[in-house]
Amino acid sequence: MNDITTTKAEKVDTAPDPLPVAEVDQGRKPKMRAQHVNVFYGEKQAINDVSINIFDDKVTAFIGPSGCGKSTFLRTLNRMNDTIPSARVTGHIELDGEDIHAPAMDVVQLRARVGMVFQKPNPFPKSIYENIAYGPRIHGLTSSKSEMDQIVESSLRRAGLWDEVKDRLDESGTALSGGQQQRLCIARAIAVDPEVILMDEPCSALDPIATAKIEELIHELRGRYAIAIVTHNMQQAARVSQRTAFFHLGELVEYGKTSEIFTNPKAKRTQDYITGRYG
Ligand SMILES: Nc1ncnc2c1ncn2[C@@H]1O[C@H](COP(=O)(O)OP(=O)(O)OP(=O)(O)O)[C@@H](O)[C@H]1O
Repeated sequence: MNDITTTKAEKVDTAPDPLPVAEVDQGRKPKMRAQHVNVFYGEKQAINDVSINIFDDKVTAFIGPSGCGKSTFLRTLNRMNDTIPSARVTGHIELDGEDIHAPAMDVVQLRARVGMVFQKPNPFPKSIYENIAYGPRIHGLTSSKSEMDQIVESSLRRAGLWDEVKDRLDESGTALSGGQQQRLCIARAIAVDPEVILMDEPCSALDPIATAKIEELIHELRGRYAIAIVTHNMQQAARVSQRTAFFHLGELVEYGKTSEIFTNPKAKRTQDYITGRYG
């Protein structure tokens, strides 16, 4: 767990150019690389020239005040903004060196490789089993019922839900508690064998106990997947992430090791935000 401590009082007034990689990650091969990304909703620009690299075995938190563009930017990473008619994205984004906007990129495949978990748990109105089996089936990942059973079990185990649901796989996913539903949605994302998991405020609809379980799960999943999480909650960012990106007014102001962002931020805007002066 990282501590949030008060930062130094005096900071330079202007933000430095944010580095696309935290200094400590220089030279590492990123899982995802975003370069000069802009997002517009109609005429309005919501993301302004954001460059950032995201790494395997790290949780990267996107923080910043409401409306700063955290969710919009997260959605660029698996082209979810394509589903919003007024949204237009420019710039370059790669997954393992592949351009995610290339004509040859299959967007359904991309969204399996870069899975997403939303703010409000959104299980399908189907059985717990079917919630998990649906993705592997449409992606042709299994050829037999026993293989599918294995995927369902291993996904639920990895999401920390198996013991709670193994005797009621035929019950509706929507009958679970909110926290269980969110872990079901994480299991559903895991079932198609993703490389990156995007989480958009995954705990904001959950109580503290369910939130603690999801945070624990994020810790366990990080060894296997690159994870990017949007959160309003700075304590949560400090607890779950190793890298933090601070957004303000559509810009990436600062990106670095979580411990440094929270204890010794370089930009005054970051300092003002983490000390609660706005947001
Ligand atoms: N579908 C949309 N159509 C038009 N404008 C949008 C849409 N989604 C977001 N915006 C605008 O884009 C800007 C960034 O919004 P976004 O939701 O990405 O910010 P955020 O930092 O995630 O905010 P919050 O923490 O409140 O969820 C805001 O001004 C918002 O009003």
